[in-house]
Amino acid sequence: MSGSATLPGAPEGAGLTYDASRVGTDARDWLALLKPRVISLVVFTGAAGLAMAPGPLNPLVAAVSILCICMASGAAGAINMWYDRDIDAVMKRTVTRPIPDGRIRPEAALGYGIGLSVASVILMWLATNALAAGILAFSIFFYAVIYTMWLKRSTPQNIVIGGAAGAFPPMIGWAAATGSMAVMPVVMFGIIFLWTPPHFWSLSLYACKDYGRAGIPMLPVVRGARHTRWQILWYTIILTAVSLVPSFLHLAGWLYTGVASVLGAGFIYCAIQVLRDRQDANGVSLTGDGAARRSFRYSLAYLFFLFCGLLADHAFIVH
Ligand code: HEM
Ligand SMILES: CC(C)=CCC/C(C)=C/CC/C(C)=C/COP(=O)(O)OP(=O)(O)O
Repeated sequence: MSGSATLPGAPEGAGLTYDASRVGTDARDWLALLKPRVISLVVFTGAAGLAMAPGPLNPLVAAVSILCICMASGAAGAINMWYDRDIDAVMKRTVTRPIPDGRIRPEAALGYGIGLSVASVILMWLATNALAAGILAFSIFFYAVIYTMWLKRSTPQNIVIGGAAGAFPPMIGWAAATGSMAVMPVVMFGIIFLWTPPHFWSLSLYACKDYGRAGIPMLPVVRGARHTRWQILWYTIILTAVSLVPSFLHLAGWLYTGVASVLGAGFIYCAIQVLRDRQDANGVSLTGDGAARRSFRYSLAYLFFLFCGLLADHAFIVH
């Protein structure tokens, strides 16, 4: 039996046809709604917050906290995919996602996202404390509502502000372990917050046509590629400076200082390569945006290894 549905607000031609006997039956589609590859790094930064916290860590509490961060960020991703189904249907990068491809019904994805959100916050509250559960709930709200429903479609500063959503996990981890807040997790928040613009703008340089077609005011669409390239460099320089704050505050030792300096220098080098890419008069790459792709990939490795450096320093170096 087949059914047909057109998404509310969808661009013309984005009507969906469902095969009712198969829709929602593939577990891989439900997993894809959670943006699992993005979650892996989000959860790692949350786990880093837990591990950096002082005092003995109950392994069960740690495991449940990580599970809750995983559920919450996946849930926020599912709500994001539900809301963005109209624009996902017109972008090459996202058109094969389960909702625009008609493999999962929008309302089922929304129910799934809300259900997982509520379950993650309640479980976090029961297993740890109200502070951790409160920040977790706020992160979901920030990503699903403030970023996705408001900022993403209304301002080119969308990810500068919206990036806060993805920066909370270290604070959530720390709060889950201690029930309180401190300077270290706030600095970790600041690092992810400043990392998000060069991370995303590198991608947006080579996904610019997609965003333009979908009418999303991402920076290269609104201010042009050349301006975006400069912004990537400035944010990367500020990020590198802020990544050294733990060293200046004596919260980290020589190992972290060395790792942060080398990684930061590498990121600045990538940003300079993005700036020097051969471009036309509008700053559009004449070389296929290889430098931007490398910078995006480097951003992922940067955050992972920076936090590895922090953890190793915390574990092995006497401060
Ligand atoms: C508002 C902030 C952010 C925006 C707008 C953003 C945007 C994006 C986009 C558009 C992609 C490509 C995804 C795809 O093609 O499916 C991506 C990939 C990725 N992002 Fe972000 N991101 C943000 C924050 C974060 C944060 C906080 C993390 C982790 C700490 C993160 C980790 C990743 C990872 C691991 C990938 C690669 C996924 C893959 O290999 O498919 N992002 N990001
Ligand atoms: C604990 C908690 C709730 C954390 C939230 C972490 C989180 C999911 C951060 C945002 C990551 C991300 C992929 C943003 C892209 O959204 P987009 O809509 O701009 O990208 P798209 O075009 O690929 O959908």
